Amino acid sequence: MKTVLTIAGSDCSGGAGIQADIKTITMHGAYAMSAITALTAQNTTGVYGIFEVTPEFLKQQLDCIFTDIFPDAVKIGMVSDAKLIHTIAEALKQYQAKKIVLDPVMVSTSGSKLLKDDAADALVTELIPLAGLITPNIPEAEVLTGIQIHSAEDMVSAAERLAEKYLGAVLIKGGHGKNTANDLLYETGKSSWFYGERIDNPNTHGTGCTLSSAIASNLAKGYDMENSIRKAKGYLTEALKAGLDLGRGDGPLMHNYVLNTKTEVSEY
Ligand SMILES: Nc1ncnc2c1ncn2[C@@H]1O[C@H](COP(=O)(O)OP(=O)(O)OP(=O)(O)O)[C@@H](O)[C@H]1O
Ligand SMILES: Cc1ncc(COP(=O)(O)O)c(N)n1
Repeated sequence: MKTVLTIAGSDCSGGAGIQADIKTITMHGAYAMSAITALTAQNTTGVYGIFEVTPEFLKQQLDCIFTDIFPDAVKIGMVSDAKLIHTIAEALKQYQAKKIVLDPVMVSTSGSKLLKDDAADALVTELIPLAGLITPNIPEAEVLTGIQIHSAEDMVSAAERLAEKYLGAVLIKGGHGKNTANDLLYETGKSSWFYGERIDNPNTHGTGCTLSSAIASNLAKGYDMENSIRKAKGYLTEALKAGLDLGRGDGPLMHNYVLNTKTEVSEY
């Protein structure tokens, strides 16, 4: 069985973060492990509290994982503090972790800041260079590049700007667009679009977490980058299309929709 580690924050309401990642990895037939960076008190209406672990305790979790069940791929999500970012970067180098997918989580769908102001630099200088793929959404790509994104061409310019300073692949997610859900992959000087059907469903809590952990699961299973993203986007679209409607705000996805439709995950 392939193994995937998620390093992220816990979402007690189950829609994003560690909980979304574990559901996604499990539905992909891989074995999920987690190193928790923070507990969040949140639900579909907002984030009401963040309780970070200490760098020492995060390191202890990473040591336990890497010295016992080595992950075939790693997904990194919310890490709000510079010291925690540093701890993760050192551990990933120490253990020579492979297939690292980094979702540079900055702000939640509900509008709460999930990255401290002084931690953005550490994310850029310490963690992004270790990733094989980074998956910023449009606002995150704007922060990382200083380019305002209003069109598909702007997405390409932003991806090119990121590729000037960073060797890995870049996936700019287009979920924040109005009528489309097209994501742009920029890898070794070449861009490719993943065209997605825009689903009329406001329940998008955890889409970014789900997409990145689905990509990490597919990479762990041996698919190349392009196929890993294509399959992950297929999974995400179906989980959104299933139309789960929980909570009073922007609700979570139906990660286990395959159990209803009896479709095999390997068919995405
Ligand atoms: N309404 C939608 N219909 C179809 N696909 C969508 C929709 N909204 C988002 N997506 C897709 O979901 C994935 C995540 O994109 P998005 O831009 O929402 O990321 P994000 O903002 O990081 O997610 P999160 O909600 O976790 O913060 C992308 O593949 C995007 O195209
Ligand atoms: C622990 C955690 N990680 C990530 C997100 C971002 O997801 P979203 O933008 O869908 O709220 C979140 N809300 N909570």
